[in-house]
Amino acid sequence: MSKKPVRVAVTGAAGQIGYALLFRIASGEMLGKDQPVILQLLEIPDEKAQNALKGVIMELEDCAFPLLVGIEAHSDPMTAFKDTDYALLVGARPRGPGMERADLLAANAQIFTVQGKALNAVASRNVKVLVVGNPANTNAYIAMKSAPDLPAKNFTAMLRLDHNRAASQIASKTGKAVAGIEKLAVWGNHSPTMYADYRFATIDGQSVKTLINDEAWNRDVFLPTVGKRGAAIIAARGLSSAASAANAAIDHMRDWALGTNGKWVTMGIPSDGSYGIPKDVMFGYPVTCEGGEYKIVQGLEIDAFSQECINKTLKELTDEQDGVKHLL
Ligand SMILES: NC(=O)C1=CN([C@@H]2O[C@H](COP(=O)(O)OP(=O)(O)OC[C@H]3O[C@@H](n4cnc5c(N)ncnc54)[C@H](O)[C@@H]3O)[C@@H](O)[C@H]2O)C=CC1
Ligand SMILES: O=C([O-])CC(=O)C(=O)O
Repeated sequence: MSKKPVRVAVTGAAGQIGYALLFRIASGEMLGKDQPVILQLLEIPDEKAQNALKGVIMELEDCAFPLLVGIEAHSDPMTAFKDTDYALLVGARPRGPGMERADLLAANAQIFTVQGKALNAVASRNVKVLVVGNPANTNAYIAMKSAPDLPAKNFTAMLRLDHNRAASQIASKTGKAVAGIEKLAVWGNHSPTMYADYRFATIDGQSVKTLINDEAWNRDVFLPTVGKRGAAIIAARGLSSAASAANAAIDHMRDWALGTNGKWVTMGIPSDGSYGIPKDVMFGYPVTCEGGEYKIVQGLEIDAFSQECINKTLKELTDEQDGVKHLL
């Protein structure tokens, strides 16, 4: 018997990431090749954006995806999020050259109060929310705080791009295949302060730390390369990363919905106090997923260098949170 369709809302649907994301959701790469989907697409109420959205919808139709059983275009989150089971909040201004993600806070924060309230009012009570729009952690925090009737744990931020970037750098440093990497963690904010931590990681069962055995590379090459990768892409392309961001969004939602079989992945989630992070801070943690729920990997030893990195990224997040207090 075929499964009941689920509703997937995507904001910023006519943007760069939207264009790299929607076709993969519709083909079943996010929720499984047996899961029909209805796309509920939101763009701003602007003629150009709505026209662009129409064009994207025409292309989706022209793919004749067997799993795509409905497509809706919206300009109001109150209709776009109606009964939605999954919400990917991508729509926001991207940064340009010379900007930090925190510079986007003033421009984008308001979007997430409005959308958090709309999710609170009309979405499925089990909606799984992923915030991609930057600054992703704080926008997710705003959306969560604006939706008091939904469980806080349903709101997450995208750290998966940092996780995938870290995995790729480790694979190239060790000369091994990226698929063999397990137990990688990225702590904190989706920003250059994130702490990509390979102390526990293995590749084909061997310790990554032992294989690399180079603390200076970790500190002076690996962490800055992963942390500044977004800026390097903007410098090279003149536009912020889109296909890799869409890919990370697919990975994040797929793993959350379908499980990781014990494998660690990184998600930005509201802290439950684990590892001394104050409750509700939207923080990147290593997690495993099963039965539609994520669980923080517990009991990891935090050494002095790691604690210093975690404190730095936490301070940035609490400063961002302070900066949006007036909106909540
Ligand atoms: N968390 C992460 O790892 C990453 C996050 N990003 C962020 O994702 C966001 C989107 O990036 P792109 O797709 O490249 O930007 P884009 O400018 O190509 O597309 C954004 C789209 O969102 C729409 N939009 C703006 N406000 C909206 C609202 N209130 N409701 C619905 N739609 C709205 C715009 O009209 C536009 O079509 C940016 O904030 C960017 O910084 C990008 C890469 C990685
Ligand atoms: O850097 C940006 O502004 C876009 C982004 O978040 C990333 O590529 O990590």
